[in-house]
Amino acid sequence: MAGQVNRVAVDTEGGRYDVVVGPLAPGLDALEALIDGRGGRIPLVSDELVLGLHGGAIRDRFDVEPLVVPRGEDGKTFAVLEDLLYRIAAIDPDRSTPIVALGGGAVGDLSGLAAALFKRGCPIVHVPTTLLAQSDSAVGGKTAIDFAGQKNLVGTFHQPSLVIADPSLLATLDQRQFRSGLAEVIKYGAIDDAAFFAWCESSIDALVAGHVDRLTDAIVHCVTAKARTVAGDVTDRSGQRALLNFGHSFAHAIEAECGLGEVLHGEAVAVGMVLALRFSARAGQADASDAERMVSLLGRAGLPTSLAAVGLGGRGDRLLKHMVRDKKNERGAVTLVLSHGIGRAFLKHGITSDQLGPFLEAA
Ligand SMILES: NC(=O)c1ccc[n+]([C@@H]2O[C@H](COP(=O)([O-])OP(=O)(O)OC[C@H]3O[C@@H](n4cnc5c(N)ncnc54)[C@H](O)[C@@H]3O)[C@@H](O)[C@H]2O)c1
Ligand SMILES: O=C(O)C(=O)C[C@@H](O)[C@H](O)[C@H](O)COP(=O)(O)O
Ligand SMILES: [Zn+2]
Repeated sequence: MAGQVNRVAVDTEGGRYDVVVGPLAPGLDALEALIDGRGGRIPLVSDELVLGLHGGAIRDRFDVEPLVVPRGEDGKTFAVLEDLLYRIAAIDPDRSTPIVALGGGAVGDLSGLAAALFKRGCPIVHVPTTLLAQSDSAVGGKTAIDFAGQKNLVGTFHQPSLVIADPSLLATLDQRQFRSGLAEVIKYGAIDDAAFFAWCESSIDALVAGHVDRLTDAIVHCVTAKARTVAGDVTDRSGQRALLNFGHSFAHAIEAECGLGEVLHGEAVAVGMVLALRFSARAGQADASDAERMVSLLGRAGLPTSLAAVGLGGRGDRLLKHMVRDKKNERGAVTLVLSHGIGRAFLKHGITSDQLGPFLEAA
């Protein structure tokens, strides 16, 4: 509920951290407790827009040094990472001083990687400001930059010490970015929670309208689901965490083919989830109606649902060259998250280019 503080505990190999969902002030109290009187300036990584809009509450209360990085995917590069590390080194925080990341998933992924590397690992605190980051990316400890034209090719697992998610910050987000986040929210229903998918269907108009109570409920639900999934497979090895990649093999290929940053991550995930359900139906694993149900919900969320809608109409064949390089792949074959229907995703290894290629060409 809006106005109420929700705390979700995330258990990992390195210990437990809290995701505080609700008004900013209690989250900042938790940050103060974490800092525990440590002297020295705290690096605050953000982009210019977000720092201007939402940096005030943190700057007023803490001794921070703002470190501005480029907006969006442009910030997830080696050059930006190197420059950021130089600027953190100039502040010279000690190893127990947290770096604070204020922004969307791109700022979070970049800052998390910088924190993992600096002095071989210092704490990272995420203050996510997009729906996507509050419901998904700030939790779970995946950090990354893009490399060699591939999404998230270089990164680490580095769990945050604290996540502070205030849904009221989403009011300043532009519609396209906001809707992009809805794709990852809907993903949590598609993976293993048909009841949550149905809740999304009945709540989508309120979510699109930015109703803070409903957004808070959605974020708490997604974070709780992510915490549960990540806890059993923190470093993405057993196949459990891989389910969070539903739609992502297609999505990352779409992002790479269109030019990283051109199509938003959530937009690509939306198309990717439809393709995953259609491929599942073609493989006899799901009913065709599940893909149509997904198309309908994503459409109501204002998200693209076809390759044509992201400028790749008739170009599905080009996605294969990216998909054969996906990080989940093994033994020269493609691994995909497929589905037996809404809420019933599963991991499938050993998919050949002969199976995937004709599907993509026809998509
Ligand atoms: N680590 C993970 O588990 C994980 C999960 C999902 C996605 N990701 C990554 O996250 C990135 C996408 O993140 P994103 O969707 O948050 O977008 P983003 O971080 O790429 O960009 C967000 C944009 O919105 C602006 N913005 C942010 N908050 C705002 C606010 N409150 N008001 C106004 N403008 C605001 C920013 O200036 C920026 O231009 C991708 O790189 C994706 O790969 C990572
Ligand atoms: O946390 C995870 O695990 C996820 O897969 C969440 C995804 O939404 C996210 O886009 C993640 O960054 C993808 O990771 P990658 O390993 O496929 O690069
Ligand atoms: Zn994602």
